[in-house]
Amino acid sequence: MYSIRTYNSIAKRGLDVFTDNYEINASDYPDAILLRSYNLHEEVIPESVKAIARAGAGVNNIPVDRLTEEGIVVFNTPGANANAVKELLLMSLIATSRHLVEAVSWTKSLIGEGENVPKLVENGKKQFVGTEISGKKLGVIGVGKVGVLVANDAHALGMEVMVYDPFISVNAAWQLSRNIKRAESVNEIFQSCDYITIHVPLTSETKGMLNQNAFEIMQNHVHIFNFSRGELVNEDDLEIALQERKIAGYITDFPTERILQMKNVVALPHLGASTTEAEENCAYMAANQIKEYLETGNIQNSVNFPNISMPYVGNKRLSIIHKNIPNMVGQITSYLANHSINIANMVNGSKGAFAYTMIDIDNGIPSEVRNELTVNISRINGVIKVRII
Ligand SMILES: NC(=O)c1ccc[n+]([C@@H]2O[C@H](COP(=O)([O-])OP(=O)(O)OC[C@H]3O[C@@H](n4cnc5c(N)ncnc54)[C@H](O)[C@@H]3O)[C@@H](O)[C@H]2O)c1
Ligand SMILES: O=C(O)CC[C@@H](O)C(=O)O
Repeated sequence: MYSIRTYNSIAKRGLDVFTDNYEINASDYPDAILLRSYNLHEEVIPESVKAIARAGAGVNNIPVDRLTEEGIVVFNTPGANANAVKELLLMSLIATSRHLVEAVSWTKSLIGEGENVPKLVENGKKQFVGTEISGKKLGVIGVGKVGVLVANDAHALGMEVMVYDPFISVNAAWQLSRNIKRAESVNEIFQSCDYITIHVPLTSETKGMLNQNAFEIMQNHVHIFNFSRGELVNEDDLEIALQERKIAGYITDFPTERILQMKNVVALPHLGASTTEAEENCAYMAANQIKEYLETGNIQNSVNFPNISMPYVGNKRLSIIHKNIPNMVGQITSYLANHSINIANMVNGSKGAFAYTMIDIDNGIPSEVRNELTVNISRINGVIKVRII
């Protein structure tokens, strides 16, 4: 029986993946954790945990480095909510250009004006004359799963689009419409765009990426959209840029008390991935990745260990997480050979300082070593976690 702990509201389609051999939130010693935005940084993670899956893209709420040292595999669900974010962004782009939020709220204020409403509407509408996005220039920073969709569809809506991503994947580059211009530096985006949207992960490198230096070189009256993470923007600098009307509007999915008090801010309650489709896609993908890892050792969409799969034929399988240092595989296979354990199949891969090896055992594990096998392999210097599946 495997035990899963969940945080946040996880779509039923994901929870339904865990059938017969699973219990959910029934044990203090879970095998895996499934969550969305819950902050795991302050949480004590039980030793029983082997995997943590984020039903979503960003993993900044998870202490990935610490978990990696402990041999816990962290997954996310690349692309599973990208369309939802793209639609919200495009909606916000148009809504901002047409002053939708202010106009709806003003119109609602006419309640009680009785038969004067139509006349007041016609007289009042001049306050909300907007602009069209067609022909305007959009800068997209970060061309991953969300950014590429935003760039292509904004172009389809008639915008001139420029993108910046020094680490763009081959897949994203293939997906990007050839009409989209690539910036050589992020400053090119800052200097030339009417609208700027940021779709990068929050890391120590990207934190505060939108700051005074960036705001200073932007076009006057630029609109900035942040549907990625609040900390990508320096709040002190943002406040000044908004006060000076350098930035005409800041549209964000990540309000703070201070941001809410700033003028010309439109703040949403982290709604980017809040569609039925995205919630289901993320939960289903995350749950399947956990299940596959627990039951077969195969790793797909991990952010801290290599993605490795080997067909699982039901033989005994050793799943070994270890450091990426010389002679790890040699020591493990020598140990097996010395104990007459025959290897049927094996796979190994690494990611940075860590590595993962799966070994399928041909003819069972001799009874005299069965009990000590995981303990003895764990004792090899550099081995972090061993399981027999
Ligand atoms: N509002 C929401 O509900 C919501 C939903 C999904 C994702 N997000 C956020 O949006 C982020 C992006 O999502 P995604 O699915 O596109 O992720 P992704 O990993 O597919 O894409 C991120 C892209 O950013 C690029 N990048 C990294 N550092 C960069 C830098 N310094 N300059 C330019 N580009 C850089 C990467 O190369 C990558 O292509 C997530 O990390 C998450 O924080 C928010
Ligand atoms: O779970 C959510 O609602 C948000 C997920 C989003 O922030 C992400 O990083 O994918």
